Amino acid sequence: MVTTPHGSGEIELRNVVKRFGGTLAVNDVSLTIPHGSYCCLLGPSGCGKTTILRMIAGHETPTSGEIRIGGQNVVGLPPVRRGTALMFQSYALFPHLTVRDNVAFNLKMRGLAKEERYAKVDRMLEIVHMSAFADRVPAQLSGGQQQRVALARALITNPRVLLLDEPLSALDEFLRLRMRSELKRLQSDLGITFIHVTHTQPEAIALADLVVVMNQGIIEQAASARDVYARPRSPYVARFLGGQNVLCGRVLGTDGDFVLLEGYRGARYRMPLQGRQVRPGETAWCSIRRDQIGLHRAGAGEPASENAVRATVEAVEYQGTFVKVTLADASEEEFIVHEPEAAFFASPVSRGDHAIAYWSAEHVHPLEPDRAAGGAARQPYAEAAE
Ligand SMILES: Nc1ncnc2c1ncn2[C@@H]1O[C@H](COP(=O)(O)OP(=O)(O)OP(=O)(O)O)[C@@H](O)[C@H]1O
Repeated sequence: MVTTPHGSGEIELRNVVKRFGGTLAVNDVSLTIPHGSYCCLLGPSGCGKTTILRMIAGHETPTSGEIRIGGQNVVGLPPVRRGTALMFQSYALFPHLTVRDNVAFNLKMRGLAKEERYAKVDRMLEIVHMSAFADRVPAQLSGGQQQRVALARALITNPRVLLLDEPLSALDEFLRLRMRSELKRLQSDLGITFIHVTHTQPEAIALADLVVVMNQGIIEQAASARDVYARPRSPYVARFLGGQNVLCGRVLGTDGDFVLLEGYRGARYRMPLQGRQVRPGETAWCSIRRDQIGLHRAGAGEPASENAVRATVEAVEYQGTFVKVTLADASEEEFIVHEPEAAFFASPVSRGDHAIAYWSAEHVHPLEPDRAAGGAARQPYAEAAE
């Protein structure tokens, strides 16, 4: 660790709105990011992630709402007085300066004497494993090395919050995985708050203590990696995080702790009620993990009356430890089964084969409707519900 950062790096957004002319980029977002946590803002292009990052950094001003860092409202404060540092996607290194001078640049701007500057820079270059490259210029470095320099340059000002905009997107697959673990190591060594913008689900899952899933300027879910993956809040989150099949149906009624739904082509689904109130006729959503679905081969007879659908195999992809079987005609949307390798090869199926997909009601996860207006959750049963 170089020096102790100043103050708490807890970030709090309170009802933050950002408009660019007619575009509502951030729509009434409230969020608390605990001090010292690794937070990933995850979502597709245009959902408002970068705008949130830039507002925290002080490069954009919210149209309304408050941004607090360590309890202090920072709206109106210039970037240098916020205790944040922003690392750009492009790294933005000065091409004519050496690694050492690139990293020292901000300290020079702050008037630190040369000796003190270089002492701090050399310690920082050790932390990012770049001491051996101190006298090179950026053109003499690989993409991963340039990124380490950009990181060192951001961290040298001793921020309480490091803001990273798609930091791994310019790297090839091998380097991306390596730098991913480097970022995690740095964050836990330094103990400061990292906020990392990404549109890549595995990156967010691997890194974050807090994953914030965004859609059209709104937060769909903010929770631990395990929660957003295994317990998505809405159809949008389930689809975006992947690994799930999303089903939708019309509520027929309840049966003890379960809800009965009528779905695609009259299929019956049973899902846990989990304390929620449902009304007959309304549309309800649920998800089932791809690895919690069984597959009966052709000739297996009629599907069971609930949580089983007849389908046709559309594609088979070998994935090493499991086989990904894509089914057609199982539901309104993509329906995928991950079958363990041994089970699949004990009785393989191929494209065009008939099969029955089935699952247990205990593995059905109820979903809330999407928050974003006109979100991904279509309502095919809305008319029937009236
Ligand atoms: N300076 C600007 N002027 C006008 N519109 C803007 C400006 N910056 C962002 N927007 C708009 O605001 C919305 C959110 O943009 P933002 O860059 O925050 O999205 P993002 O989720 O970070 O996307 P990406 O992953 O592509 O960077 C988009 O519709 C974008 O076009």
